[in-house]
Amino acid sequence: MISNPVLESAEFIHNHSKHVTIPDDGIVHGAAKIFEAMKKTHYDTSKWKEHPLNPKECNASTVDWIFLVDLLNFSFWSEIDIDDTGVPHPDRYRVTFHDVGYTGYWSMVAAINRALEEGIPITTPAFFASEEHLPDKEIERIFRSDTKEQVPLLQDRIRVIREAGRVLVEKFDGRFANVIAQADRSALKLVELVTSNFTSFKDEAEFCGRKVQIFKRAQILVADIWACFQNESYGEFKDIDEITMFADYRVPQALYHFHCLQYSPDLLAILDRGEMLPNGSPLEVEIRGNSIWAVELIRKRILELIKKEQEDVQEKAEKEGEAGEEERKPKMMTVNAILIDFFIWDFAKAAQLDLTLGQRPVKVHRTRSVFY
Ligand SMILES: Nc1nc2c(c(CN[C@H]3C=C[C@H](O)[C@@H]3O)cn2[C@@H]2O[C@H](COP(=O)(O)O)[C@@H](O)[C@H]2O)c(=O)[nH]1
Repeated sequence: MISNPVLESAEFIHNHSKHVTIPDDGIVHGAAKIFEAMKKTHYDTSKWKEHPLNPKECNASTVDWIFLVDLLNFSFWSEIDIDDTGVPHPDRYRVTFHDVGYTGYWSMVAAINRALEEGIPITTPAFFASEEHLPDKEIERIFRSDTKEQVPLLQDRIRVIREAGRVLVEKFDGRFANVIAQADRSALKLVELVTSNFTSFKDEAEFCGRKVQIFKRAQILVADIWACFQNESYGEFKDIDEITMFADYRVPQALYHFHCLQYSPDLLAILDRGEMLPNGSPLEVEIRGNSIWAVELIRKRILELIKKEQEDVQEKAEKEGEAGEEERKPKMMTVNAILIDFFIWDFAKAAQLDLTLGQRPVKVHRTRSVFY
């Protein structure tokens, strides 16, 4: 059994944090609210395909699509849109696809879908590895903006595209499906294969004298494949529940809103001023590690709520006596850190105005990094 370095790191970070804490009452109330909302919306892996920009077909080329999207799934916050209320500043980086203007994470996905519709095989590793077939200038054109703000970290995006393409061609016969095959249906093994073969996924830091693993993009890559294929085919994993929340800059903002994270006055002042936090700095690691640990505590709390609910149904049925064995077994809802994370992220995007200007306003932390 492979141990999960990310969960161990998150607990270590939590136990050594000075500016970020996790209020117990916040977890109890936050878990109840999130659990109720997930039940009401029947939040499960089928939601993944509902996003207009996510593929509806799930096959080998979808695996390549997900790999490229999660290879580039980092750093979309805008230097121009400092209020970040969710009502985009007109000048912030934006990509229009099928007459809809997308900003943030979805702008990158829209640019990839636009290129595919223009007949550019941008998700094919042998193609995006090659400067001859795909010059840097062409990558720049693919991620062109409707506005004067360019996509953040464009040169880094070009660099990670080349590195990933080259590794896939040289070591995995040009297909990410071959990396999945080597993982033998283990999500943790796949995270380990990705972070050890592709440096841009090796998202770790030095904290209080030891190395800590966060692995945000490697884990969301596995999670998106699992969600798209609904635990079948390329997406079948026997240990998927070992995957943790993805430590980005949007979910911590929502966790603070749910009172599941508490920040020191100094940290709040830094966030309010929009000060940059360097990737790997103690404050940034405390935010990311405690976000992972808070979702772990929420997950455990929700599993307790599910168990309690089942016991109540069981007791009621026994009292009434008429329900047969089948009726008594309530529909078991899958809850893991992935679905809790996806739910919180979707909630954060829908409620962004409230998160930035509501009762407990807090801005996202501003770190430029290829890791998230
Ligand atoms: N923790 C977590 N972080 C996530 C996602 C996603 C997109 N996943 C959805 C897509 C398909 C599935 O349905 C998922 O719901 C993007 N990000 C991160 O957010 C940031 C972008 O924020 P903004 O600038 O506001 O767009 C950036 O760090 C990006 O890496 C997630 O799900 N969880």
